[in-house]
Amino acid sequence: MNAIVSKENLHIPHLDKQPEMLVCEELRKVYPTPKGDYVVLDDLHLSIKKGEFVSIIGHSGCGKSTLLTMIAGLNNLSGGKIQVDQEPISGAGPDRAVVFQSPSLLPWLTALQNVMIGVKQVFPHASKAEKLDICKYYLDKVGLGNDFDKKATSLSQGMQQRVGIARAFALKPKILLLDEPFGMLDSLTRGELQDVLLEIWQKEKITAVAITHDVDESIFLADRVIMMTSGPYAKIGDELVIPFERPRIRKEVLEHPAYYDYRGYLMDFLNH
Ligand SMILES: Nc1ncnc2c1ncn2[C@@H]1O[C@H](COP(=O)(O)OP(=O)(O)OP(=O)(O)O)[C@@H](O)[C@H]1O
Repeated sequence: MNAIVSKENLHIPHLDKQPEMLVCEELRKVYPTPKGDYVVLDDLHLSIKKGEFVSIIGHSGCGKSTLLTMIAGLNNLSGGKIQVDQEPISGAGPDRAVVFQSPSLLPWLTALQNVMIGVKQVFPHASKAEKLDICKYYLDKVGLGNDFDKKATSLSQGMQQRVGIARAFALKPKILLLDEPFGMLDSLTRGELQDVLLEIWQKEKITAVAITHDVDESIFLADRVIMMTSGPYAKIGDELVIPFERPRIRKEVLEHPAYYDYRGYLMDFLNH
């Protein structure tokens, strides 16, 4: 194993003093199927610090989305527990905002109205002007400063996902959960949105967990890449700290002497 990716390097100095924001212990998920119970996750442990950005990679069908939806409170646990900010979760809540691959905006509403729906729920006591400010601030941050009043149907897929990102950040969650958020986008748009996401994340210092199939994306985004074993009975197989400085500039990341060591390590995991 290359020294850069040895287990001794598994701590992240700037997060050392941060508390745990997300803790999953002995997680288990069983789906009943006509052929009997299918154990997707078993005895899965995961702990993520406040302000950390973690990517999760693993083979298709290993249970990544299952894990993410369990953390989101959208999928029941069959065993184990999940704590957010030291409290056990019970169902979904605005402390965990999710960005899915498809943003599923309400087509008859504008970009701003789509963001406003959640903001109204989470900040019911804020004035109308304050709520508008929150929506506009995040839409502006994702590059839609001139598109507040465009109907969702008139937005490109990339623009719709920008709204999805603004909508999630506008809830001011403790944890941002991203399930293949850029999976449906062309590579140029994908790169642009990775930059947008990191820029806002850097500013908000929020804890983030992103599932991705793209090894390069997992490295570019994360402080730590979690590798899941293939199912059934999937768990965390390995992890890799990505110590590149932030804010990250794509060209510098790609030219970093350690980049291909990290990439090779992750590819090796996926290929075995
Ligand atoms: N509701 C369900 N009932 C039965 N089996 C399910 C259900 N949801 C998911 N599965 C199965 O559980 C396994 C894990 O699915 P999941 O979507 O979590 O994997 P994934 O790693 O996110 O896959 P992908 O990378 O392809 O999105 C798969 O074999 C899937 O077919």
